[in-house]
Amino acid sequence: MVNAAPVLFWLRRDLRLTDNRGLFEALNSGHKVQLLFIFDTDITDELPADDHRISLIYDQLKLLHEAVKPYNSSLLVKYGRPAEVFREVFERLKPAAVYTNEDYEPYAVERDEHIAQLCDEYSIGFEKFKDQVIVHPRDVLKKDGKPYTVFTPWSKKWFAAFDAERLSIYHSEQHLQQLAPGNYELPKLDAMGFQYNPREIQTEFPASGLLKNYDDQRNFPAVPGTSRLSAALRFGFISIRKLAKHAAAYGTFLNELAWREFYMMIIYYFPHVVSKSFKPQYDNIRWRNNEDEFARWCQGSTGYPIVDAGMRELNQSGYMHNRVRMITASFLTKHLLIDWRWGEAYFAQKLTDYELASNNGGWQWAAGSGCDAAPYFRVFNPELQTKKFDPRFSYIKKWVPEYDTFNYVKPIVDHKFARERALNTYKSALKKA
Ligand SMILES: Cc1cc2nc3c(=O)[nH]c(=O)nc-3n(C[C@H](O)[C@H](O)[C@H](O)COP(=O)(O)OP(=O)(O)OC[C@H]3O[C@@H](n4cnc5c(N)ncnc54)[C@H](O)[C@@H]3O)c2cc1C
Repeated sequence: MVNAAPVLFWLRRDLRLTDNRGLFEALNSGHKVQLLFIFDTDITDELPADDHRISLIYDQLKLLHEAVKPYNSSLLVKYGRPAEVFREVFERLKPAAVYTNEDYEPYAVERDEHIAQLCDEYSIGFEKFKDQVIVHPRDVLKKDGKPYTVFTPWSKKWFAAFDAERLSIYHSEQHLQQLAPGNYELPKLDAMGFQYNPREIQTEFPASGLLKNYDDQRNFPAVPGTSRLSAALRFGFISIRKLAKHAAAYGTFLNELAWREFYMMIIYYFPHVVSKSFKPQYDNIRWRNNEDEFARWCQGSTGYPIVDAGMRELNQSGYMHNRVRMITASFLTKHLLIDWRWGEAYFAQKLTDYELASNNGGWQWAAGSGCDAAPYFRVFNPELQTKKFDPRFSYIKKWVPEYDTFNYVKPIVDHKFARERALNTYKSALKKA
């Protein structure tokens, strides 16, 4: 028997109909299910009108909207502050409950607490499910019940927790007949103040050849040796369980998925990292924060070809290879002594796969301030990194074709001088602690 009141399924970073845990539970709740997505103005007000991630989300919502039409259903897409949207929707649809998937970012945790209270006020249920991670942050803790802060011991337990149950698939797509009938229209992008600026992302799982060679090739930015699935994972176009099953035989690749979850665990337990160094003594560093130098780094005109190639790849494509993310981040924080928060914010604007936990984790790793970070005295030498990881200059030639001509800018700073300066600055900051 189907209950008259529908339940809402609130889509967030899980924009798919297949193997969606929260959606599966909603569809099996005995109620009809209305899909809801909110362009949350608390987030979108901070973005430019033509932000390509908005268009990426919008295109995916259109696909989902079409996909549910054969079930006489439609997506309800709203624009506004979640609490206000929910009040309006509660009044109109009188739902029995809101179902959704968990999100571990501090903003999302607070927002969800607020929406749960609102649901209480209306005597509406609020149900959350683990979907975007394989192992819940709470499920891997030290013996004393405290969270880990070092990757290796945490990852051992993460791999041990990696069991059939956690990888079981939730066939939400087989229950779509439970969707609520309705024919809402999608609001137009420009009616919400956005401009269409499409961007395609990879959604196909990597072929076995790539996975087999991943360990050897993943560090070479000129080689298509990584999955490029980060944006699809970020927005939940694909299921992490299916991906992990697909790659189950390839430990190095799974290890990278573990890093993704490690940083989500860190941000969940240590939300201060959003604005502060994980290790407080690193907030004593006297950053130079030279604005002209920052502008040159952003544009990709530092005179260090591997750094400039990375920044230009980012600016033009919305992606940067992981090895080069490490090099550019190290260069900004150590060679130029610019606060990691500046670089983090720039990546956040530009990356299609921008994800707070991994971005913050990656930046604090490079700056040395993070939980399990590169030691402060490890200053990447851009020339040596190039010799090792782009020995034929293939990546550099693609993004900085003028690198070996007179037209190329002179290095912004001498490597040896910058290294010494960084070591002295870090040392004196850490001594103070
Ligand atoms: C300074 C810096 C900033 C970063 N910012 C982000 C970000 O905003 N969003 C983001 O998804 N990743 C970020 N990363 C991690 C990593 O660079 C990207 O996940 C990776 O380059 C994406 O390419 P891929 O999908 O081909 O990765 P693959 O090598 O194919 O890896 C598979 C998946 O594992 C995860 N992963 C891989 N490496 C890492 C890592 N070091 N940390 C966390 N997860 C990882 C990603 O979800 C990735 O899609 C950052 C790294 C650094 C050093």
